[in-house]
Amino acid sequence: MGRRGSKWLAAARTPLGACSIVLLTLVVALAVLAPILWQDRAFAVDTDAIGQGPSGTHLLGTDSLGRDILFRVLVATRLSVTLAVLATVIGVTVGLVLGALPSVLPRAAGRLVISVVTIAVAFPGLLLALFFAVIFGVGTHGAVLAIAFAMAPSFARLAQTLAASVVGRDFVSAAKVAGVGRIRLLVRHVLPNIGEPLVVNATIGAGAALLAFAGLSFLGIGVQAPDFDWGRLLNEGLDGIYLNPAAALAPGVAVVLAGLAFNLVGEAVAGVVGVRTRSARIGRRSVPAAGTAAAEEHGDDALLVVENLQVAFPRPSGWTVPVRGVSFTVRAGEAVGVVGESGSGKSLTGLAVSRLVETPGVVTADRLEFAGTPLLTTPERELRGLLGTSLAMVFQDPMTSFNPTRRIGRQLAEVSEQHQGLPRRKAFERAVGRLRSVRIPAAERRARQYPHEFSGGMRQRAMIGMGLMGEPRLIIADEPTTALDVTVQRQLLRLLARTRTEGDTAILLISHDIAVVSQTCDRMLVMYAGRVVEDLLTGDLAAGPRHPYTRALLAATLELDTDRAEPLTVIPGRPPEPDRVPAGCAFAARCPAATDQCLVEDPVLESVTAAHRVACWHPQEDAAPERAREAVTAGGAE
Ligand SMILES: Nc1ncnc2c1ncn2[C@@H]1O[C@H](COP(=O)(O)OP(=O)(O)OP(=O)(O)O)[C@@H](O)[C@H]1O
Repeated sequence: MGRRGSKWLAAARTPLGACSIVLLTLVVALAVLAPILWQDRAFAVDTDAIGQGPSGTHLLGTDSLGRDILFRVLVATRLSVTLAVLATVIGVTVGLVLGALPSVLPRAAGRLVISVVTIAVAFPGLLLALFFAVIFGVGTHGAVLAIAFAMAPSFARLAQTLAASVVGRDFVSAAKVAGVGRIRLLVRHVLPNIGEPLVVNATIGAGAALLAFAGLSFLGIGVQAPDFDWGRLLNEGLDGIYLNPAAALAPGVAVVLAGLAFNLVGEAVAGVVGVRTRSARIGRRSVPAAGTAAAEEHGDDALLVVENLQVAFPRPSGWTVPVRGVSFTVRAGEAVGVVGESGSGKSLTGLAVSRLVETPGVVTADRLEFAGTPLLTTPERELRGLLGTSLAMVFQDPMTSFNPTRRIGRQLAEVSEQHQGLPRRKAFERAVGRLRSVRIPAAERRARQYPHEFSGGMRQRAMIGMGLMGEPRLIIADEPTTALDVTVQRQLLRLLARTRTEGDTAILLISHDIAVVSQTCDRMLVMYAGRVVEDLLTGDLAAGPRHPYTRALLAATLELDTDRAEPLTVIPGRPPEPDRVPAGCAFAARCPAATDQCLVEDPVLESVTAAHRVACWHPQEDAAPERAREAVTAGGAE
């Protein structure tokens, strides 16, 4: 607050800030006071002083009825400014509604709104204003509506663009997983985060509205006699411009100064707040076949069943398929890790399970079931309750995981208000309890703080606390420790492990760090180029993984511990891009054991023992090197 306050103060001291404050104060003061002080003089007809030039009695001369032009210009401030502000408020509101509609409406209707807005934005504002002025009729009301509707499309576009940038952030995804409905999502999470730039642009828009209003009145389709605004005075003054130029110049100068006041204030506010002037839906569409994986046997206690999962995105040249037929099962209370290099499709697999893959992404699977419910065919409304209480997501970046404009406690409480129907107070108490259970000190006080007042590690723990507001049966944690230092990392992993044992909660831990996964999970899925290439118990790591890629990953984790005199073990080459996956085994180009067969035939994930599957033509038989075993077994999480 202090820092923010001093920022405003510093901005007010700049030439731009000072000018804008002086001008705006002048305009507002005139709008309030001028009609009270000079109404009579502005309307006083003097037939003895018709069409006079500037004089001691009439500083800017008189009009065709002998009325004092200076007082008329001053008194007109109120009507001119009020109408411009009114038009702006209506325009911004309509724009916001149009901008927000696409995220609330069904997809086809949303696209229609976006197209209409895009077409409307292409027309010049004044042309639209004239068009609407004809529709709404001549007069003040018509002009206000005309200008408002002419402004609306550009605000709609701005709101759509800003909302799209917020919708992609983790806290919105977290709220979606928590089952928050679309309208609430919009009002609570999206709008508060796009408020500042909208206000800045609205202020600047008010300046433009003022100018547009003067234009309409000048053309005779705005304010009608006996009322008058600056545009109307300009029109009247123009008749006698050769006799008394001040009669036309004065209202013109007033429009410029007031317009400047709005624009400068907008610019100054933009300088302080730093402004530079779709919902998840999984459809079944045909995507190119990308191979299959051997179906698994699923026990009765299977909580999450994934069979031949594919995630595809359209590209101008065809489909790119970053997840190409992934199959696995997570049993109740089991901790499963997903490891692999960057881009191997780990996060997309997690997002597909929680139904957070954004359009135009397409998710397909032979089976994708959570707690016995098919995730692809059950309507979103029905799923919301199940996912909201039984599934929790913990994202990588603890800064973007919470809505910065809302207190932590309230964000946690929202889950219980939504799903358990708890009253506000009770939900808040539960939130405090959950914060306590994830070891947030002084939980009661902390619950009333904003996310920026928490440390990174505390935010991650609070995120887990948010997941625990329901009764989660599965927590999907996507690189939850990447942004944290080693000590906090350890605490967080311990917390996840404790949560799992206390609540019999299953965990799907996505990480690029094989050591973290081996210390926290029972089982590990190794992903490469959108496929699971090995599925093994972490306990079997010491005995030696079978796939050359898993072995190479394991060896690469040693780099930090190795004797610097020894050459580093790195995996030569890079994984292929999703749209350039070669025929045969995707790892073949980097594999020391590759043969001709690997270059043409893609190996299927097959069981080597009951709890071990591998996709390789030449699975390795020997034990892992001693040092590799040490790396994955040293320092358990508990
Ligand atoms: N919305 C998207 N549109 C197109 N391609 C995408 C999209 N999201 C992800 N991808 C691509 O899918 C591939 C896998 O992405 P994913 O985020 O699942 O990788 P990851 O294994 O989690 O990597 P990291 O560890 O870097 O997060 C990447 O090549 C990525 O570029």
